[in-house]
Amino acid sequence: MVASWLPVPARDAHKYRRGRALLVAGSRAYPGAAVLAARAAQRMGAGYVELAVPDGLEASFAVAAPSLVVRGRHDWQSRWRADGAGPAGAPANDVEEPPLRAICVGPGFDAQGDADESRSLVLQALSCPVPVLVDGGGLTALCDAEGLRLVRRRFERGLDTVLTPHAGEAARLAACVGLEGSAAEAEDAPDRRALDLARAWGAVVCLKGPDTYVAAPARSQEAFPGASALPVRAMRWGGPELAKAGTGDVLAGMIAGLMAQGTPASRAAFAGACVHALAGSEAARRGSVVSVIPEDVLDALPAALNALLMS
Ligand SMILES: NC(=O)C1=CN([C@@H]2O[C@H](COP(=O)(O)OP(=O)(O)OC[C@H]3O[C@@H](n4cnc5c(N)ncnc54)[C@H](OP(=O)(O)O)[C@@H]3O)[C@@H](O)[C@H]2O)[C@@H](O)CC1
Ligand SMILES: Nc1ncnc2c1ncn2[C@@H]1O[C@H](COP(=O)(O)OP(=O)(O)O)[C@@H](O)[C@H]1O
Repeated sequence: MVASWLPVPARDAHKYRRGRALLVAGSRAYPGAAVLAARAAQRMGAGYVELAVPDGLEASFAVAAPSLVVRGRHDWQSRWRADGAGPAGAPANDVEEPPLRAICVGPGFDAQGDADESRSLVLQALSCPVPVLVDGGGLTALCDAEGLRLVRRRFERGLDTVLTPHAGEAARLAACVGLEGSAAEAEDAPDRRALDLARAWGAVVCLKGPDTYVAAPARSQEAFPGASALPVRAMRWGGPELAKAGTGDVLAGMIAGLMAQGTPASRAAFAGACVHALAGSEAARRGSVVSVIPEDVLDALPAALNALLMS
């Protein structure tokens, strides 16, 4: 079933038809996360991947990853209309520019060091009427009343939002919506915790860990055809080779890359997690479970995709 959720390019595809994704990622503290996420979006098939990075660092990113379209944050922000598209705002796409299909915001944000900038970038991304994924430091920046209000409002408007917390970030998201229960309880029933978070935030929640749980808010129940009554699915593939800093940034870019190609949010999150885990296993097979680094996961991604598509 997961294989059927993966987009395959049409014979007459061109780069824009294969989906334009924007990654607002990286900081002076954590620049590498931005490249990992953007590379992953490309590898999952997105045809045109843009990266909005801290001003002044554009050239370094462009050299590190020449096929990415790199812009400074200031340039990106100035392209947004302050009005004209209703209270939520919209990106000021020029006439000749194809529409954005998905935004990934937050991998590599320094939510403590650059708290104000991180928050403003996350809120700005959420005001855009396209699927938005929030990850990493972006999740920490999201956790206040205004962030919650914006995500819920997107849900009411039928706009997909995906949140990809690890256990620590999930605890922050839970505290923000006043979810009861200790960390231990959350650990005992992670599927329940993912579902509670999804419903409270009005977002698809991909709760990462040794097992990963993808839960959808009620509206998206149909997004897991053939699944159990509750809109939550467990993904138990993969192993400890993935327990290295940066693999979560890869996963965020993968899911955003799928959404940019039109895969609905909950399927993109689940399929992304499956391919991510398979790529980790493939990387471990090529080397060793000990030595895998996130770059190896990116390198193994095409083989993992192929294995799923051929299955
Ligand atoms: N190459 C790069 O540029 C990289 C950049 N990166 C970027 O760095 C930014 C900060 O992200 P971050 O995850 O390092 O820090 P943060 O959000 O403060 O959470 C950490 C605290 O949460 C807790 N915790 C509980 N469970 C946990 C779990 N399962 N996994 C992890 N933590 C868990 C734990 O606290 P404890 O429970 O131990 O008290 C821990 O102290 C973010 O933008 C990210 O994208 C990284 O991706 C690495 C590669
Ligand atoms: N022991 C494990 N077994 C399987 N997958 C794991 C394990 N540890 C971590 N992972 C996966 O690795 C990724 C780590 O993401 P995250 O904690 O956000 O790291 P980072 O922020 O450093 O990129 C997640 O997709 C998680 O599910």
